[in-house]
Amino acid sequence: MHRYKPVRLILENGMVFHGQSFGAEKATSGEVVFNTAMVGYPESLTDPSYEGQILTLTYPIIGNYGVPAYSETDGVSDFFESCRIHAYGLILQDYSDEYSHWNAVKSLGDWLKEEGVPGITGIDTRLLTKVLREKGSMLGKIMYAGDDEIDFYDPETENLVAKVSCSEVIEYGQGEKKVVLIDCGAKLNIVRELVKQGVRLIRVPWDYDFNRIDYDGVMISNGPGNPDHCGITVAHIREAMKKEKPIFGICMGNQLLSKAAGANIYKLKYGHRSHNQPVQKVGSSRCYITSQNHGYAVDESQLGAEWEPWFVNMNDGTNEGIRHKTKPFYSVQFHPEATGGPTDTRFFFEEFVKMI
Ligand SMILES: NC(=O)CC[C@H](N)C(=O)O
Repeated sequence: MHRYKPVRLILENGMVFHGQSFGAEKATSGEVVFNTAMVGYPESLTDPSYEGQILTLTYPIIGNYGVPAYSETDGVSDFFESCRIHAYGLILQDYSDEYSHWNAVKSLGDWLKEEGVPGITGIDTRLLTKVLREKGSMLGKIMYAGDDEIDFYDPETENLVAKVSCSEVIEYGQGEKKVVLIDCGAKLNIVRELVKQGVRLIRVPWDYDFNRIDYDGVMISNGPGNPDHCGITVAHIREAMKKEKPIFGICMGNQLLSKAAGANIYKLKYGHRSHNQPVQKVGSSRCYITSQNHGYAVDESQLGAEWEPWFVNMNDGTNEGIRHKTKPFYSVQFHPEATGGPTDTRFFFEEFVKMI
């Protein structure tokens, strides 16, 4: 049995949770959010959309299948959603240092230490989650005894997309159809899924003027933080809409396409982060179980007249996607690329590429 150093999670409302440190011993701060998925910590931690956030996993036993080695195929990581951990900290109830999995080479604690990310175990994550559900997502800080006091860091104040997007154009695949991927912090499974469909993918920085590329379709990725920081991307999407070539957006991509379509974005009380979010296709009784990770939502009342809601969340009625009534522009708030989570809506990639 390991002995871990005591560490505290301090919430903005003054609540203090005492736990033990199993990751890097480094004070940090960010927005505290919770995800109710049972598995998928390697994927969630490396999902760039968690930049600036301290992630609480409500499933109690975490770490028991370890962490894979870093490997790549054609320039794309095989098992992670980006090349580093983006979450600023990890909060667990019961960390398993012992692990067993065919693909594991290290423990979750060792990986967090390598990447300089703190991890806390022994927290009453049920209580923490109840507090976040009642009061809404809150800022928090992780501090060790003897640490100098640090300020609460609010990720809202920064353009996190600029921090996590690629800095230059990167190409993948060799197909005839050319798809631009606007990288707002793209999960790599979007790249894998599109390359699998046989397209030539051109991944561009979030603020790149991609309209000068002669493309066949545009994919707008997921990404961290408040979408209102991405005015330049919205302007480029509006420009792209004039060409009438297919545009598809995922999560942040749904928010940016919706902004280009006239809608506003608002912050949800505590967001949707899980692998079992039910979404209904508007105008049908069809429900899909989806993987989600977002804190903001589209206010569809402001959508332009030529647009319509496409999916709706069956838990709280919030918007889960929009589409243009006549042109091939559409987007979803959930994650068809999954990783982690259900792959039920993976067919969207096939349909998007067929449409091009
Ligand atoms: N996964 C995402 O793309 C998240 C989008 C946005 N940052 C939100 O939290 O709503």
